[in-house]
This record gives sequence, C-alpha cells and structure tokens, in this order.
Amino acid sequence: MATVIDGKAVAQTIRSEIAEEVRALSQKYGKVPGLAVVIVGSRKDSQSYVGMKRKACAELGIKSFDIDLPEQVSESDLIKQVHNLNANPDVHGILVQLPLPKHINEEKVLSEISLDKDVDGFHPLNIGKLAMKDRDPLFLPCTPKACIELLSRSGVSIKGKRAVVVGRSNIVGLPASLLLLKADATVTIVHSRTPQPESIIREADIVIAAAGQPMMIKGSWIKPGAAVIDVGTNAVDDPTKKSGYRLVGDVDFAEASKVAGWITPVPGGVGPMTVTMLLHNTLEGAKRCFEKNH
Ligand SMILES: Nc1nc2c(c(=O)[nH]1)N[C@@H](CN(C=O)c1ccc(C(=O)N[C@@H](CCC(=O)O)C(=O)O)cc1)CN2
Repeated sequence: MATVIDGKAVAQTIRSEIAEEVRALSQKYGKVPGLAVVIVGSRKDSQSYVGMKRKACAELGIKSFDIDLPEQVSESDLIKQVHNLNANPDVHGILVQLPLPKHINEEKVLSEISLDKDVDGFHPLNIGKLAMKDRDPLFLPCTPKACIELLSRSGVSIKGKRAVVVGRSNIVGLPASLLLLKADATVTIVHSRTPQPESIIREADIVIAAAGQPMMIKGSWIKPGAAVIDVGTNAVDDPTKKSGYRLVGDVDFAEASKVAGWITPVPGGVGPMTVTMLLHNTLEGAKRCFEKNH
C-alpha cells in the first residue's frame, strides 16, 4: 500500500516557515511582501482559487492587492493594469489568474509582467530559461514547483529516475517535464496523441499526471513502488453529495494506491501546495527587492 503524501500538511509546514520569514523581513526593513492578484470575469473555479490566494496572503502577513476586472475588459485595459502594478514599489509579485476570456491573448498579457514580479513563472523569458541548460529562471511555475517539493519532502530522489509526465500544457505538463530534466531525471511526455500511453507510464519511477482526464490512469498502468503525483482536479457528478459533484484526480486513486510507493490524493495533494508555492515565490521576489534597495 502506498504512502499517501499529505499535501495539506506539507503546505501548512511551509506556510508557517513563510510567515516567520515575513515577520523577520517586516522587522528588518519595515516592509512586507506584496502580491497583486488579478482576476478577469466571474468563473466559479477561478473565483475560488483567487479567494484561496487572497486568504492565504492575509494569514501569512503578505499584503494582497486585489484587482477584479469585468469579463468584457479589453486586452489593452488589462495590460494597463499590469503596467501600473509593474510600477508599484509595494507590489513584489503579479499573478493574473488563468484562463482569461477568449478575446484576450494570454501570452501577450503574461509577457507584459515585469520579469522580477513574474511569481507565476509564465513569462516567456522565464519559461525559456527553464528550458536552457545551466540557466535558471527567476521564478518557477507554482504547480510544477509544488510537484518537485512534494517529491523531495517525501524523500523521493529524482536523479537518474525514469519520469513520465502525462499532459503537455503550458501551466503544468511542459514546465514540470523541464524541471524534472533539470533534476537529472530521464523524462518522457505522454499526451493525447501518444498511442498506448499505458505501456510508457508503466515504465516510470515517477508519474506526474496532468492530463485533465478524470481517473484516466489505472492501477495496472503503475509500476510497483512508483511515486505518483496527481495534478488533476476534475469535478464529476455525485448525487450523494450536497453540491452534486466531487473532485477526482487524473489517477484512479483506489487502484493506484495499492500499487504505488507514494501517491498524492485529490483533493488535499498538489492543490494546496500550488497556492503555497505562489506565496513562496512572492517572498523570494520581495527579499530580492528589499536586499537590492537596502
Ligand atoms: N495564474 C494561474 N492560473 C492558474 C493556475 C496557476 O498556477 N496560475 N493553476 C490552476 C488553478 N489553481 C491556481 O490558480 C489552483 C488549483 C487547485 C487548487 C486547490 O487547492 N485545490 C484543492 C481543491 C479545491 C476545491 O475544493 O475546489 C485541492 O486539490 O485540494 C489551488 C489552486 C489554473 N489557473
């Protein structure tokens, strides 16, 4: 039976460490880290994630700057907001919640965020550095960073291991595979056009599942003893729940937990760590800024 990695507990430990550092910074410099959380529109899931981020800021002593824009905001007005935040010395991190409405070009907006405030790590230059040998981006994307942190805090070494990432999104799959490569894993990406993904996944010592397909990865696809990190957050109908739905991952947890060595649950695995890594990036950005201006 696999060791279940408790992402909520790990996240709580790291949040206490961040809160301590924020207190120390406030004493030393008389300033606290600031995070701008920008949301466009009223998608229920995005509102909920943004709510979690703002609440976590308040709990840790990080000042959040809340920018709520209507669904119809123009791309140029959104970019103006980003420029204002770039120029605000109290803001050390800027996060634009994704996805953006269809009429807005996400890449264009993300490219306008100052490199040294890009706490989501989605600026093309930061992603480019992630892809280069011997270069490091200023910030790592939060969910991939969360996956690596969960592995390392669970004592799973990456160097020399066979890792399979399922999914090739810009937010998770692609940067996760680059991070694993930087950590000296042998990496394969499986995606929607890969024939017989199960035969590749079965060879992996480490699986990062980020396909957005509920319970796609079966227990029989997992190599005995493998570490399985499930990034999927899929709502499936469940009439026994008051809400009418429940959250499941991309991995069939009941089956896979009988075979794997380590596994993350959904909910309570990677999700809470994603928000925590954002706060960690904000702290790092603020420290760099305070030290530079001291
Ligand atoms: N600008 C960004 N947009 C998005 C990102 C991102 O990293 N940056 N990632 C995702 C959504 N996301 C953060 O924004 C996120 C997803 C899930 C969770 C989380 O804590 N999930 C809980 C369950 C929550 C629930 O009950 O609804 C869990 O897994 O335990 C946090 C953040 C897309 N957009």
